[in-house]
Amino acid sequence: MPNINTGGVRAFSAPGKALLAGGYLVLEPKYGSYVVALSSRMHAVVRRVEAPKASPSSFVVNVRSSQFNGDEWEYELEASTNYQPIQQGLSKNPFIEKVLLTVFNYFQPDLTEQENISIEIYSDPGYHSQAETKVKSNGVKSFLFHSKSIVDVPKTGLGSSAGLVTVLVTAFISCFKPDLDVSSYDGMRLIHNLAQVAHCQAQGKIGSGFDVAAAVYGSITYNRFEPSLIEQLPDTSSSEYHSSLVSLIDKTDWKIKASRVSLPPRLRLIMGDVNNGSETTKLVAKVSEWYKAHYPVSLEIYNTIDNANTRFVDSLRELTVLCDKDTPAYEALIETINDKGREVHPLLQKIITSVNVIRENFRTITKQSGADIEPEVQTALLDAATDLPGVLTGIVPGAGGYDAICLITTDSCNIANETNHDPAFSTVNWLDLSQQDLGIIEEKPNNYENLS
Ligand SMILES: Nc1ncnc2c1ncn2[C@@H]1O[C@H](COP(=O)(O)OP(=O)(O)O)[C@@H](O)[C@H]1O
Ligand SMILES: C[C@@](O)(CCOP(=O)(O)OP(=O)(O)O)CC(=O)O
Repeated sequence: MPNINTGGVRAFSAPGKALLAGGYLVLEPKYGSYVVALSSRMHAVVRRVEAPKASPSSFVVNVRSSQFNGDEWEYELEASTNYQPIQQGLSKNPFIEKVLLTVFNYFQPDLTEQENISIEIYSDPGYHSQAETKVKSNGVKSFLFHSKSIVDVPKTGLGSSAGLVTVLVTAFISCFKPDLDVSSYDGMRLIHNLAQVAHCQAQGKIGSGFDVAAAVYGSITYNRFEPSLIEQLPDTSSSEYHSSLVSLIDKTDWKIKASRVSLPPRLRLIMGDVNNGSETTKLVAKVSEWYKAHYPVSLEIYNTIDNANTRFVDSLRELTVLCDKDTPAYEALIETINDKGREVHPLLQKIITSVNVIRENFRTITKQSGADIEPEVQTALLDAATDLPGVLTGIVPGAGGYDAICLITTDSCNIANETNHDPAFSTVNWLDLSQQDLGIIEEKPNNYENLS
């Protein structure tokens, strides 16, 4: 979509994610994964501010997240210090800082000629706990306003930082490259590469990047880049930083694979929030220890999971093909999910068995590694959920743990009604979310005005 620039103001949004297949394996470039982009989005509205400058060379970026008790971050930047953001005031936000550092070093703008930049962030309800919130709406968009700062509000694990980094990177690119088209291949590639660098720098580690990839490209099958691409960047204060960064962003083949996917028609993704406090880093460390200690059996287990992941993704694709070719047969197949007594179609059986193989092997890793990927409470929840009419299959998303469960259901399944009076589900909070195809999109800035 072309630029929807209203009086110099532009707005963008990027989705949250759930990793349905490929947890842990996706850390290695050779293994594919299946990432679903979610309808919970992070938004940024960016404008130039004509406020008088303290001096011709002073340049200020102000980022507000009013939803979180009026959170606000301000930075001064200078070209002479490689655009190291100087935090004004007490609030720290490493994600905003590293986005500034990365995007400004990439563009090397002449700040004496630039007006200050101001950004307002909005986040959809799915990312955070909804306790103690007030809704503000303008009839087009609604957001929850919290009584606490961002750092004190519990997360649900949909990837708020990847969404934040992606929309912020996009917002700043739009300032220095006004012809940015976020639906173009080149636009997405630039956003993706800059966002991966900034996100890794802010996290102080190089994860697989599937969350940033989904925020940019939407629902995808994804293979990661080699971590060495980012590791080999020189220190950000070095005189070579700009040229190395430009070469990495524009002239290097990252060899990622990101192909758009979509859940088959009439199937939905349901996320159930169970608990907070996932410790992905600790889980990853334990699994990596286990992998080394149990090699080569661990490799066999990974390959078995990978085969099952591929079968899972293939059968979802085959379902979409069947729907296109023979809609009545497809409708009948969907009804067999709603009516658990009926015979299961081989394609559905393929999905169910592949997910069972994935779960079984992650339970083996759970036992041997001490990393609670699918702990017993989650097994009980998933087994109970997959017995319900309308539920095709279910899995612990991402790194697993006690955080959440993910179900694939038919569009007529009302999971909240099904589980309402069942004590087995008393710990589950069903999130109001759906799968989305698109990643980063441009929004109309006036859709964010007059929230009350
Ligand atoms: N709406 C927001 N406004 C400002 N910063 C945010 C927002 N959402 C997330 N962040 C930043 O991202 C951090 C959370 O990132 P992280 O711990 O990686 O969680 P997640 O798994 O949700 O990405 C917050 O502490 C904050 O710095
Ligand atoms: C283990 C992983 O493969 C997947 C983790 O997925 P989550 O969705 O659990 O991630 P966080 O939002 O970072 O906690 C690690 C990775 O791919 O980086």
